[in-house]
Amino acid sequence: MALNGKTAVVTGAAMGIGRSIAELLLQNGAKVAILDMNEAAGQSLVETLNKEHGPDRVLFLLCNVESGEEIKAAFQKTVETFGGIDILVNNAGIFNEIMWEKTIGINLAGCIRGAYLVIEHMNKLTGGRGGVIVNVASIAGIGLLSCCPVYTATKHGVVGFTRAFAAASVASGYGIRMNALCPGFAQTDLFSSVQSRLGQFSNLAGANQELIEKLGVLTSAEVVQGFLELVTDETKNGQALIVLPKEKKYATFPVSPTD
Ligand SMILES: NC(=O)C1=CN([C@@H]2O[C@H](COP(=O)(O)OP(=O)(O)OC[C@H]3O[C@@H](n4cnc5c(N)ncnc54)[C@H](O)[C@@H]3O)[C@@H](O)[C@H]2O)C=CC1
Ligand SMILES: CCCCCC(=O)/C=C/C=C\C/C=C\C/C=C\CCCC(=O)O
Repeated sequence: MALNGKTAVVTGAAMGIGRSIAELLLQNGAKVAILDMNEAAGQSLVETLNKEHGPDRVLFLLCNVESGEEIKAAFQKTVETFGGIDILVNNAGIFNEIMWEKTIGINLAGCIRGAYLVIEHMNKLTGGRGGVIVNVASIAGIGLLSCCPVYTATKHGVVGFTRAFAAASVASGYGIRMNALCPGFAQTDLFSSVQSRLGQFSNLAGANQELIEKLGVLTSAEVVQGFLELVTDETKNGQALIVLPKEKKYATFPVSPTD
């Protein structure tokens, strides 16, 4: 899939990894709707991007991914403005083991909500032109972070949802691919605020620090290396791309738990 002229929606794109994804899509010729609940950061980013890429290629929409109604309205506005949706990036996420139900509602349910609501705009069976969804998971969706069982559970959930949805879409003829991006630690606001949001297992902060030192920390720009392949390569479906400071690789899973 060539990106030039395509329309992408990126959730949680006012800052951090989502912002880097939005910028990369714009640099490659796509039109981008930035959805975020931080209005000030979102509006300010759009002003910057308008200057860099011209006034008609980027749109900010205030949207909390905890609300199906807000996501639905944002998708509708994107379709009215740009004529369709080809790419959805479910990136919005938080780290908060204290408010763990909210963490599930944004990281996992927010991703499912976005995917299920974009189907009506992409599904080839109902007149759509197909598309691709990328879910921003984490390597905590492949391995485990003992200091944050709930965050780990949400990211494992996102990877499992990605693999099952991809298979379901093929079996149903929807023409929608779905892949997961699984970065290691990245220097963003989420990463900087982890210490105060550990909750139940804050006693394990030291072990987490050791892992950070062992794995290293990515910049947002480094995280999105490899992202384009998940979007443009039509053979990639149900894949989880691991991104670490020194390597990028696709996760492998057992063919069957009973093998
Ligand atoms: N920073 C890291 O070390 C890693 C982050 N990730 C994942 O990457 C994604 C982005 O994280 P970062 O850029 O680090 O975070 P960030 O905190 O820098 O940015 C998150 C953005 O999402 C928005 N957001 C939060 N809740 C929202 C909601 N309910 N509705 C709409 N927008 C919302 C925020 O306003 C913000 O603009 C998350 O899913 C996170 O779990 C994955 C691996 C590593
Ligand atoms: C606690 C900060 C969370 C920041 C957000 C995030 O998703 C970062 C995750 C980064 C890495 C840790 C996740 C899982 C660890 C899995 C495997 C580690 C392998 C360790 C090894 O010995 O090789």
